[in-house]
Parts: sequence; structure tokens; C-alpha cells
Amino acid sequence: MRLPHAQVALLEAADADDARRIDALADEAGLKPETATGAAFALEDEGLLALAEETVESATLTDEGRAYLDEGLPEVRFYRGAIDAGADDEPAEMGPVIGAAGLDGAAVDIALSNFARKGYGKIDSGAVSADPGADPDSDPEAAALAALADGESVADEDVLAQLDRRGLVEISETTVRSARLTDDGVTTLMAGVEVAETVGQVTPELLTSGEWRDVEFAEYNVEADADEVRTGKTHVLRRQAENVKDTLVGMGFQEMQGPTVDADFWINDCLFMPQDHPARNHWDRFALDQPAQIDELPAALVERVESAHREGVGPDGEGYHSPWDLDFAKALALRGHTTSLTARHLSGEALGELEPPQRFFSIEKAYRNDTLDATHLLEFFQIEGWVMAEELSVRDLMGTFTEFYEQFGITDVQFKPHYNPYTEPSFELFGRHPETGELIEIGNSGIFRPEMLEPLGVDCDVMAWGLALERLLMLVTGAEDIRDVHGTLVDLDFLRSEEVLY
Ligand SMILES: N[C@@H](Cc1ccccc1)C(=O)O
Repeated sequence: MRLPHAQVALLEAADADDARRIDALADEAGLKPETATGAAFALEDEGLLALAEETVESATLTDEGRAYLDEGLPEVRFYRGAIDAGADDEPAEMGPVIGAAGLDGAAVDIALSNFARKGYGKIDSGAVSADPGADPDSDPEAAALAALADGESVADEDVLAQLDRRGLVEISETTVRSARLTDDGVTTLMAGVEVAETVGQVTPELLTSGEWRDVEFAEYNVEADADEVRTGKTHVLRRQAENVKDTLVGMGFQEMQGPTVDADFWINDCLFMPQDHPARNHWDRFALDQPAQIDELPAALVERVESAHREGVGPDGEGYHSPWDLDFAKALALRGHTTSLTARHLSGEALGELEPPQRFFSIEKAYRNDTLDATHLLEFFQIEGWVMAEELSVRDLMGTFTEFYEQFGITDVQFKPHYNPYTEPSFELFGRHPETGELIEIGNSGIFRPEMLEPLGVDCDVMAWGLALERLLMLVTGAEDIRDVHGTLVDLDFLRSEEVLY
């Protein structure tokens, strides 16, 4: 019988009594594992090999596991430190033990909890006693780390599970295939097999010479394992932004553009935000050093905005009666919201004076010096939007959100009365997280006050909002930590997973 080279080599390496792992056979036959697997499938089809498949767990050390392998487990070092401090005789103070062990930072806590768990000793109101009979040299976790580092396996499931819980190993599952010669395989081998030269690809030479008629072509095995190919693709957040854009354009909105770094005038003053508002001086703003001020502001508008701040608008205007300083308004910062774009558009600065009805949106970054956590980063994409019409009410506002969120399958949107200096009434929006069931804040909205609109020269109603794209993404994908999605700690497995591939 004539067979391709890899199949002959594999057949000769295989055994009739013993199922042998294909990677071992590949090694012996001098084949690449994937070539051997392909050949094994082909031989299975011919009935010459019987294949079996099993899933095995394998554990590899994490960086932390590797570090402990070199330096010793923190609890073992702590035990040795305790012995050095004489704690096997009488209780010793914690400080010297930690010092003798050379531990610091998080390693101290790790040492303490495992020291007691493993029965190396006790800690009682800060005093350490060490069990003189304990034997850290045969610590099963340390032994397991060493075994894994040598490529051996660990038989004790509990120890392995413990190392996994401690984050010292990473456990992964792989499929292992093994092959055994069938009776047919044995007879075929005995009858003799020869290597048939096969051709993997048709070349121009084969075609022009006509040689293709005489050669044997390798068969494709469409079931063979192949390397996973990870092509570049648009980031899930960018894709979500595109979806939102399509949705809003479908709802009749036009896109706004404008600067990322802007004058406080456009970010705050035009929104009737008093200059002594905490958010304006506060550490949560990213000010610009160079240049520190905008070159130009429209003088007439500045005058109207200043007057609204000082005296209010209309006959009953109150204003803030607080100082208003042009230099303060000219200061440049990374915008803390994209409502600066709304201000520029409503004032006519961006596209000239606008007549109702109008609908505008933007999906752009806003920056806040927040504390990082599962729902906050220093920057986020804000879905800004506004509608200008002769008459608008809260029903219009809520109806718009209901229509918008429904397109993303989100039907449980809740509204909570809120306060913004520039809207009245104002509402915060909440959505229910599909995984945790918790209500999370997804946006802020309202109907602009006359103190904002009049100086901008708008004499009809405007309702507006800022929604967080990241929060929408969390509701859509079930992501529980925004840091998995973007930033420096992203979870690549999550980003590659099916749930974000919709
Ligand atoms: N600027 C608000 C959002 C908002 C925009 C327009 C009107 C009302 C609210 C924020 O960042 O939270």
C-alpha cells in the first residue's frame, strides 16, 4: 500500500496493544504535532488507526507562583523567621518575625493567613508562636510548585486547587489524542507500506508540464485541528459607538464635532455653572498648562453669559450674585463632559444660528479625575444629545430614552430626579445590569433652563442628555468591570469571547 510520508511514519510508530499519545508518536516519527494529527485522522478514515480523545487539565505557574518558587512561599519564610526569633520557644513579637523573614507589603498578609492555615503555628493578639514540630521542607504546596516547574504533574487535587485559589498556578484544559493500530493497520503494515510522494499544491510548472496528470495530490482534511487565527478587529467599545451612531442617525439626529480641550466658558459658564461650583476648582478637572487660555471668545455672548450669572435672566432673574471672572472662563481644560459641544452648537458658534426643530448628538471622550473602580475610568465616551423644538416636556425626554434604549434590548430604564445647574427638571437614568441585577447609573439628562438658553440666543425648548457609552456596553455585554474592556488591564479573553462578538 502506498501512503503519504507522514502517514507511513505514524503507522510505523504506532502500537497495536497500547494507545499512544499523538504528540509522543509525532516526536518519534519526527513529525510536527499538527502534521501527525492530520495524518492520524487520515489513517483513522482508512481504518488503520483507532483514535481516542480525552481532556486533561494542565497547570502552569503564574508570575507569582514562579516568584515563590525562587524565594520560598511567604508562610514558609514567615515560619523560618519565627524560628529565628525564637518563637518555637516562647511567643515572639510580630515585627521582628516579619523582619527576619524579609517580608513586606501584601506578602505579609499572605504569610499570616497561610501560616495559621497550614498549622505552622499560631498568632494570638499579635504574638507569634511557631510549632517546633512543623516541617516546612516538605510543604506540599512548595513541592507541587517545584514539580510543575519541572514539567511534572501534581497528583493531589486539593493541593492543586489550593494553588489555583492562591493564584499561583493557572489551570487550563487541553485535548489529548491517542492512537492505536487496528487489526487492519497491523495487516497493512505486515503486507508492507511504501511512501507515496504527494503534492500539496498545484504549481504553474505542474500545469504547464502536464505532470499534474501523474502525481498524487494530498487530500485535504477539513476536520484537522488548525491554529486559531486571531485577526485584528474593531474594539468592542468602538463597535458599540458605531451602533449608537447608527441608532441616533436613524432617529433623525445629526453629529456634532468640537474640541477635546476647551475653554471653561464653553464647558461650564455657558451652562450656567457658577464659577465657584465645586466641580470647577476641584481636583477632578484636568487643567491645561500650555496653552493655559483660549485665544478668543465671542464678546457679545460673553457679556450675556456674564450677566446671566450675575443677575439672572428675565424680570425675576436671580443669578448667582457671585463674582464672574473672564480669565477664569478662558482657562483651558480637557472637557469633563461633551455638553461643551452642545453649548457651542446652541450658541450658533459651531454652525450658525439654528432654527427648531433640531436634533444633534456626539459620541466623544470626556475626562474626569475620578477614582478608578469597576465603573469609573479617568476618561469615558459620553453620548451627548439634544433636541430643540418649540415645546418639549418630560414625556418627550423619557420617550426618547425609551425608544433609544429599546434598540439595544434594554427595557428597564428608571428615572431619578436629579440636580444640574443647567437643567430643570433633571433626571438621572438607571439600567439593570444583566449579570448582577443591580441598578447602575447610565446617564444624566434634563430640560435646559432659561438662564442657559437665553444668553445663547435660543428662545424655544431644548432637552438634552449625557449618557455613558461604557455603561451601555456593560448592560449589553454583561461586562462587570469596565477595566476589563478598556484601559491598561483589559481582559483579552473577555474581549475575544463570543459575548462581545455580536
Ligand atoms: N453634562 C451632564 C449630562 C447632561 C447633558 C445635558 C443635559 C443634562 C445633563 C453630565 O456630564 O453628567
